[in-house]
Amino acid sequence: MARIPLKQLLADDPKKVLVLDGGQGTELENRGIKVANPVWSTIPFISESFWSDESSANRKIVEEMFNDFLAAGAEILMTITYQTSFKSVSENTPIKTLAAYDNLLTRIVDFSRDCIGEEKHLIGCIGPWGAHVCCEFTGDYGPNPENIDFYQYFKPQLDNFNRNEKLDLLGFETIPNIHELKAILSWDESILSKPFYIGLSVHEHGVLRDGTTMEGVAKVIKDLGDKINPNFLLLGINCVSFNQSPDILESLHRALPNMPLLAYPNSGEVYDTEKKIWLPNSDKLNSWDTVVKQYIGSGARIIGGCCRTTPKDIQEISAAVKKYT
Ligand code: MET
Ligand SMILES: [Zn+2]
Repeated sequence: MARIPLKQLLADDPKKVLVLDGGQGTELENRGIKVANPVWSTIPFISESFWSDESSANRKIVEEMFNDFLAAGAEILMTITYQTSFKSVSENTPIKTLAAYDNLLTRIVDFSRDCIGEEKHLIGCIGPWGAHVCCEFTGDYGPNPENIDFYQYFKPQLDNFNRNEKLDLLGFETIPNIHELKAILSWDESILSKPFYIGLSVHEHGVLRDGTTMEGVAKVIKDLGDKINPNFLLLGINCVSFNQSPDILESLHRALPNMPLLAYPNSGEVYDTEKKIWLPNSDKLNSWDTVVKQYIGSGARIIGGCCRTTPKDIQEISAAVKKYT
């Protein structure tokens, strides 16, 4: 059965809310893959044995993770390519040429599609520029962020993903800086030829990590008017604090009432960078049931989880989505 294009699916049924999968990098870590390295969750795909040995331990772990997210109710899933930019891969792994990089991405997308089957939608996940220097949670892109050549950074990954028919949507995730947002939104259909979304990295006080308000974000989009790329399908937030996420999404909704939104917060645990451990969310004010209900009230069309969320979280999200749609 052919998949309904997402743009059509969302337009045909204004009540439809899709359940996304959870935090893949941290879930692979939970399952024993050592992701602490410069290409993070890309690491299992770098070793040739992942591809040559169908019973390799890491391959089993990734397959089981996808299976568990599917069983939990995920309807749209992501490729594990957050830290798989050409720059990250070519500087930190034996994969050095554009041709070898292209082959890597194609293999990952083929494998992900095989894991989830033909009926579910697949997102080509693209981490922010900041991911390669670990500043997606500070938004500090140096003294001249307006001079960064974002297109050059993303181009090799976009060239592959744009032409890959196994992908239904491109997802720019955890975007913390207004100059990066402006750059992505300035690209027309020749650069972004597939439907795409942008997930913002937002501080718990409700501003983009670089300090831009949600009104400031909205202004960038409003100023583009009808020059906006028609492939820009959804805007939203990801890897933001669980507790604050409903308020943040609501403020985005107030600033852009007609924009379809998406939300996938982290678990609310906090990473202690010195001890290198996750500290519990001691202040978990809400349940997924309450959070999902508020997201839907604020115009969310895709809802899932980011870092440290597991198939159990996706199960709770899925139940809440069924209840409130
Ligand atoms: N999709 C990514 C992942 O969970 C998002 C990471 S946010 C730092 O692997
Ligand atoms: Zn995350």
